Amino acid sequence: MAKVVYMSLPFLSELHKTTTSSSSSSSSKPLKLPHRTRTTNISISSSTNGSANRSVKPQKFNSDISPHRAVSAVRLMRIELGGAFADLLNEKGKGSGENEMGYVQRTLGFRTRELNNQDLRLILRIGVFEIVKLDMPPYAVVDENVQLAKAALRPGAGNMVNGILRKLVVLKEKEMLPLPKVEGNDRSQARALATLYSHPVWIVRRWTKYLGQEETIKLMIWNNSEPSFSLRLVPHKLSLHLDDFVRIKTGLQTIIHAGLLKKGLCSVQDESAGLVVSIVDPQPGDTIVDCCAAPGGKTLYMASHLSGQGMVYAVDINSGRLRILKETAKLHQVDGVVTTVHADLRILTDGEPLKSNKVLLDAPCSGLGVLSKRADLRWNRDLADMEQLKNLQDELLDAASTLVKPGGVLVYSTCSIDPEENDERVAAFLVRHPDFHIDPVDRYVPPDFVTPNGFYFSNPQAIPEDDELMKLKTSTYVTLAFGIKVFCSSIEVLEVLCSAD
Ligand SMILES: C[S@@+](CC[C@H](N)C(=O)[O-])C[C@H]1O[C@@H](n2cnc3c(N)ncnc32)[C@H](O)[C@@H]1O
Repeated sequence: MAKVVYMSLPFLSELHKTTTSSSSSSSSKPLKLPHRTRTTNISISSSTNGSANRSVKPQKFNSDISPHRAVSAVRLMRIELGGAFADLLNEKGKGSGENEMGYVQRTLGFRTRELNNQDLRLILRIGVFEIVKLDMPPYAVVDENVQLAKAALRPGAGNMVNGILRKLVVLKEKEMLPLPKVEGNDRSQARALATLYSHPVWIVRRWTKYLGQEETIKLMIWNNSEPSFSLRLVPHKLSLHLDDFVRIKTGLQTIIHAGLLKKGLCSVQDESAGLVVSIVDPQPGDTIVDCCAAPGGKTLYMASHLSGQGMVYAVDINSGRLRILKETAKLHQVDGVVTTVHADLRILTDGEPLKSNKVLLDAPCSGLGVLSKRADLRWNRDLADMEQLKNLQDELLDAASTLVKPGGVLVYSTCSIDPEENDERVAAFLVRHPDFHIDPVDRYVPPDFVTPNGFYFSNPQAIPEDDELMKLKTSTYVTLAFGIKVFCSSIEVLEVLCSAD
């Protein structure tokens, strides 16, 4: 919220002048706005004499004024008149953040102090910014700011806001905004630039002196652009294997409570799952089929590698899990490169399926490699399950193989450490599909993870005590891909890369 409003006051003054100077003409009558049916419930006792000790009445609910507008008004007052730091206004415990509406009530409703013409200017600035910079529907903006001025100040203030903003709307529609011209002596030019780029005149003059006008303008444009932020993480270690993952030992709860997961800035994912994606090796422009995709950990990580070009087709039989994938894709801003397909892979591949160079089958499995994470799983599995799962894995492998273009790859992964779900399934597959062969994964993952037959296998038991990877089991990981992904503990993944000739 550091950039609250970019328009500066001289611009408003010009408008004010044009409005007031023409106020004697009939054209400047209070704006007749398209009228909405509503009930005004404001019950502030109003005073026009500037007296500081007004009667204080609680506000009733006011449906005329959008919360964001009321909040903006109060924030501007706090920043400009109360010396509040704009970037702290969202912090909890500073009397703001969650309590923002409380502030609005106290300031606009209970009137902790007399609102005056300075406040009127702030309300105008909100309106000007919304009309000129945000291109919001002008009449709604005028209407609501008029209501805000009436409620927060006095009924007459509404007329003034109405006149000025209305004039602004007309000028904008005619592309005749009274923008100052950069001409005349140094001081006039600085004043014009200060207005155009919303910086104080003294700063413009100072920078012009040291940097020249061109650089000063660039700097002001930069100052007004959306900033990017860096995060200084809590104590963490960089992943040894993935550039966009970091591990944290503490702070996960904070991240969760801060809402970063919900906002799509973070997601929890195992580093070992990330390495499966490294083997698929998604590149911009790729078309990838993720055969058993939900809830989407790998789909979304692959999608984040596409830089907006290409497509990941995310197939899954479970519509609920697929819905989660779809929503998360939006949150992660990769929904443009993710297409969900609700289907049984075995049926989908009947007929003329979509073919791709990169197909991932992250198969349903016993989960015997992730028992440390799923305490109940060991009690919910029995030997009979293994037989069923093996059959399903064979059927899914057969189905997935029909999606692979000649020369493409089929990546098979599970989170089981059981050879029958891994090596044996691959061996059986190769017997049924002699046109496929094993393509070793050593160019995609560190050597520690490559088995003698070229498979990827992440097995914490095999890692020496002093190796950082041992900590995978108990640590938490964070990646910075499109935001942050958070990873909890490790899984063991057997990975086989097959390629069709
Ligand atoms: C191990 S999970 C996939 C995890 C996912 N790849 C990820 O990284 O988040 C296996 C998925 O296979 C799906 N599945 C099971 N049988 C299927 C079938 N016949 N066709 C398509 N999907 C199936 C399940 O619904 C489940 O979501």
